[in-house]
Amino acid sequence: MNPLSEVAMSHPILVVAAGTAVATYMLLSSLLRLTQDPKEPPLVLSTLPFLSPILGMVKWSMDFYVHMRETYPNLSIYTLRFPGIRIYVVNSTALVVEVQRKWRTLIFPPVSAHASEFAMGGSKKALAIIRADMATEAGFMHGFTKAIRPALSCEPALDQLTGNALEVMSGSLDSIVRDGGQNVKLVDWVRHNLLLATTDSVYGPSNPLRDPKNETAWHTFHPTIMFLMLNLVPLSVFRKAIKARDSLANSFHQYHTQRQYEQGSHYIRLWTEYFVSQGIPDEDIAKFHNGGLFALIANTIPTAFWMIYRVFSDPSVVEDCRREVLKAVDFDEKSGVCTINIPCINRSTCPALVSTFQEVFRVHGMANSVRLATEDTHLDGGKYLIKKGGLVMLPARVQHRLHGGAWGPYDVDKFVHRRFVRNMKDSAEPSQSIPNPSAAFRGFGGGTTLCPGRHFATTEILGLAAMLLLRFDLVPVAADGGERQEWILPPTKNSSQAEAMEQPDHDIDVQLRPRKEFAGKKWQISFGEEGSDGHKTALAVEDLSE
Ligand code: HEM
Repeated sequence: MNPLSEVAMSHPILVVAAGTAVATYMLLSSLLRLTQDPKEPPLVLSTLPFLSPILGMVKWSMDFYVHMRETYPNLSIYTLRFPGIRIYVVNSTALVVEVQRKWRTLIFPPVSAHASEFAMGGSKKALAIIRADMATEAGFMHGFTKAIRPALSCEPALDQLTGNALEVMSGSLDSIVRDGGQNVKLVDWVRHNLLLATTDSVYGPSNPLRDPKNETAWHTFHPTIMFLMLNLVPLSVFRKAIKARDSLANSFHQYHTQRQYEQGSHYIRLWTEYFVSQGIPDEDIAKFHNGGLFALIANTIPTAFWMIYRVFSDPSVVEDCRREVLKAVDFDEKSGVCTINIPCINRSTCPALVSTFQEVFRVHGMANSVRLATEDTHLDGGKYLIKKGGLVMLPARVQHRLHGGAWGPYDVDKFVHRRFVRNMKDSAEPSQSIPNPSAAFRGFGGGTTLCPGRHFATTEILGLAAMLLLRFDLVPVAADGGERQEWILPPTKNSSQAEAMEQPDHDIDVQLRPRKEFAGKKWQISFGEEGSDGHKTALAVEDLSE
């Protein structure tokens, strides 16, 4: 008897298992081949049918799509096959633009509806309203962004929204100056202060997030959103987070039914009026406030953190940006009042500051825009077939690391704070050609789902950075507040992929030291003359080409 037969005789279970594995493999390989249309984008990671892409995602996590682009540099789009779903991942910028143009068949609303169901816990009635029409302008989701847009992009509502948030922020800075400085955990400090400033401005005097119980509830619920969206394990696993979510919704229920939003911003009034006008029940409006809160702060907070980190961790960036923001300050000798003119925090007065902000998005942005194909759709002049039911993925990190063209002559793997400066006259560096405005910049997504809150978030974060530059030095310290330390870039590998911005894995200790230059001065914020054009700093190509 040969050795193989001997093993077979002594381990029959092993033989059956191996046979089953081979048969399963052959069956799945054939299934993959037979159900893959030759016109679909090239199939990759098919060694273990339906399993290799999952293993790749687990191994590479948020770097998965960048790794795939580096592995297959010549593919402008490719197919990944998972059990029950295919994902078409776009590498080429031209195809990103085309996918965005085909918004009638490659649609976003199912993604929002999915979040409303699984993460926010919407009722059947509310979900039926949201899902009734997800493809046309008349549908719920398209109507929603249209309804809120005036408050987020037009004057005076937008300036009021940003101005109120910056006033709250300025108040927090005043109290640090009064105390002669403060040692803070920077991530926590940004998280707490930006949450309060943003929500005070949006929700008004009855802001539910002023109650520390609700802030804690948010921080308990928020990290589970991605897992709830995946819907892979029973809800009972997230009992604590669901309890926190529901308790927060209870507070929003009171806010809503007592009509406290009437004292809030124009934005939250439009937001509420829209949900009411569509027949969404009060209990669901309260739940969807949790989703609204996610949109408001989930990305603004880490973006503000990276902006502060990237400005203050490099003395040359501090010097460059501080010189610029000083030009935005009016100082009244008589009253001792310093006024920050927010409309001057723009690309022409503060080019290095705005460029640093844009570079923060390029380097730390990680939006994965997803679209669902509602019918077979062709891309690239019919070259590629996107099958009905497939998902199309537009990963920002892939675009943000493309070599050549979009990002100018600098190394794409480096953070270069002046990368987006158009006029290099003030710079000590040799004049360089600068990146062209490009659809490759996906910090705020693009196309019909371009983030409607981008102007609010941009002005709020640039205003905060300007206030810090003018009033404080930031010095990294040891956890016990002791001796000065080096700035250490926090890793981000635990970032939730539900968010559009990397999140630092750990906090850093920093001392906020009031600057002597403006000791004893009072600070105020100004948006210039009423009726002015208002303040918007354009980053997205859609705004630049307006
Ligand atoms: C730095 C802060 C922010 C970042 C990085 C950010 C990023 C994004 C991105 C990437 C998208 C597109 C999603 C896609 O196409 O798949 C988006 C959509 C959206 N954002 Fe933001 N956002 C920010 C702040 C805000 C704020 C402050 C608000 C609200 C005032 C907001 C409200 C929304 C809404 C409602 C959508 C969905 C648009 C639609 O369904 O068409 N965002 N955001």
